Amino acid sequence: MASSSSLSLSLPFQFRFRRNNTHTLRNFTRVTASTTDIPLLQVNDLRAKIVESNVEILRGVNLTVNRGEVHAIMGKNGSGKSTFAKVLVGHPDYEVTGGSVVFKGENLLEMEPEERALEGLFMSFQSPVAIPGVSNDQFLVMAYNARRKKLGLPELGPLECFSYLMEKLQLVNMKPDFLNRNVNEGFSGGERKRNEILQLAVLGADLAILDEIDSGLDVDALRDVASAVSRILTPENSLLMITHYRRILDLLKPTHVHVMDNGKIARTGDITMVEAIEADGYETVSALT
Ligand SMILES: Nc1ncnc2c1ncn2[C@@H]1O[C@H](COP(=O)(O)OP(=O)(O)OP(=O)(O)O)[C@@H](O)[C@H]1O
Repeated sequence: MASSSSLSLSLPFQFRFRRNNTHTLRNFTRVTASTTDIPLLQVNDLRAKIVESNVEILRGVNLTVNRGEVHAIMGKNGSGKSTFAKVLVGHPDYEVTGGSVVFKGENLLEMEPEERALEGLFMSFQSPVAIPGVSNDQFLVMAYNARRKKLGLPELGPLECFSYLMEKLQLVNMKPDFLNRNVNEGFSGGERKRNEILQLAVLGADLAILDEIDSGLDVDALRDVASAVSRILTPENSLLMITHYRRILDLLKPTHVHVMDNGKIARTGDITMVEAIEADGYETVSALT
């Protein structure tokens, strides 16, 4: 069993809850006219550098995400896509040097990483980390109940939690054994990706950021992951996915496709822009106005 301090260290980036779609978490939704009338996420001229080296990576990102939208960010290797996602969740490797990010009407940049998660920002990382000594079910139950506690709801007992987790396991087509195994320990690359979506399904999110969730997935796993994500999506939450591949876009049908280049969103279009990217490459597409 991990100590509480080692567990809490991993929590800010693992703890990403928020209300949801099909189960009790539906009660967490407090959508009002005022929250639906404003963008879910509004990023203006966001600039950020790497703390250690002072190198600026984000050079003025602008992005608006409304509830119910599915956004895809594509772009050359090293263009800043993952950095953007990590800055949004408050990763300590980066320092924001300019611009603003408003999430659900609040200044996201003033929140600690864990608060961002509690507010409903979920991120799955390209390479999800293992948490030795903590089983998947312990982790999920703790996170789920912490979320309920934050919202003033009673904790679920073991039996209720078990049936809730089983329902979510089925959604991502994972075997119950995965609940007893330590978080991501010994998981294959594809199993880690599925496990990320299991966390999303259990915890819910207003905005889910999936960084290359499709990389390393076989065709069946990709279909399972896309199917689970599409069932988690509702008109009241949103998805921001980073990908290099068209196949997940065909399954999740983004409403907006962005090309990131040199730390900025250089171009925005719809799914048809992907054909131009495949035919002409990022540089040509980024240069078009
Ligand atoms: N913590 C860090 N330390 C050093 N360099 C970093 C760090 N984070 C990002 N970078 C650098 O910033 C640039 C952007 O990286 P980032 O991971 O955001 O790119 P990306 O667009 O997601 O690329 P890919 O498509 O290859 O995943 C790269 O040159 C990368 O090496």
